[in-house]
Amino acid sequence: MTSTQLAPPATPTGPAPAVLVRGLAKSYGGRAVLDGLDLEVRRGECFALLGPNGAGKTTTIEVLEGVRRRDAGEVLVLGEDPAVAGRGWRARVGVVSQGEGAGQELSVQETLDHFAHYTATPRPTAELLAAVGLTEQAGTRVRRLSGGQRRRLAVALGVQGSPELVFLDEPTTGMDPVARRQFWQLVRDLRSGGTTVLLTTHYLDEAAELADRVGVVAGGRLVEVAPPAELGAALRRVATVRWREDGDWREVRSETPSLVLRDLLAATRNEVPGLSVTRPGLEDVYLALVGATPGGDPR
Ligand SMILES: Nc1ncnc2c1ncn2[C@@H]1O[C@H](COP(=O)(O)OP(=O)(O)OP(=O)(O)O)[C@@H](O)[C@H]1O
Repeated sequence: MTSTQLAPPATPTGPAPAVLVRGLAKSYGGRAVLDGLDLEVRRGECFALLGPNGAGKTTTIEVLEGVRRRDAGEVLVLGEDPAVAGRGWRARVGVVSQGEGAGQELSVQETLDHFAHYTATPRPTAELLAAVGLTEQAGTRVRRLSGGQRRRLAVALGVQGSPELVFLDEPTTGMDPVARRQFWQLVRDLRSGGTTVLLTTHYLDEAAELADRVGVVAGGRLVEVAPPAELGAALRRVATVRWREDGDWREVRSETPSLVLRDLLAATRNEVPGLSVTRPGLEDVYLALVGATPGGDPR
């Protein structure tokens, strides 16, 4: 592993980034998963990592958490190299991983109280229970919780020490739609309280809803970073004009759809059957960025 040589954080434009990664590389059994990944997460932002299964999102997060060794690259998290950072650093970082927690026989409240002993300044258990919507389950044994409720408990444990930075690895997997929205509010509350959030998700609506910026991981690198509405700006410029003509669908892609419409209306002189003008949404852009073919035509 290379030593960390990144310049200390200060930048002329603002505070040091919460996460700074340059050239991160990681292989498993000779197979490269990360191959020169660069990433910067600003203080106070919510950043979402997107990418297909196996793209290396969890590996990246684990390196940043200091629980996975990297092969190469420079990494600073809250100004320190997680591979060598000590307990003081660890207390500033919250982790919500994909794995199941231990202590299945303890109740939810007992679990939170137990882990509070390992936290310098734990948030009050009642406050945490309310924040993650588990107040009614306070006395329930962990093994009796549903999958979504376990995720909420994991989130409560991750933010128990009021960390400056929270890693959330696929936090809402297994949650029902109501729980997901409650969780989104929790993330918004964290962020508005000044916590930096780095999350991975497969839900594009979640990324669009929560993230200030999203980064797409593909081919071992971050292939694009942008606010959700601006991701794939070049792709979004091209609109598709579609209509029916002599019983068949016709389609024209253009950066100037108004001109296409003008010609079409002049030629038809009537209502154009089935006329629509669409631009790619986040899902289309994402699929193009990761090199996948969009699914069947829903129209
Ligand atoms: N400990 C390990 N040993 C060997 N291979 C591993 C190990 N951990 C992960 N991998 C492999 O590395 C690749 C990246 O895995 P990773 O979990 O980082 O991807 P991901 O983007 O988080 O995927 P997902 O979206 O499915 O959670 C996968 O092919 C995975 O099988």
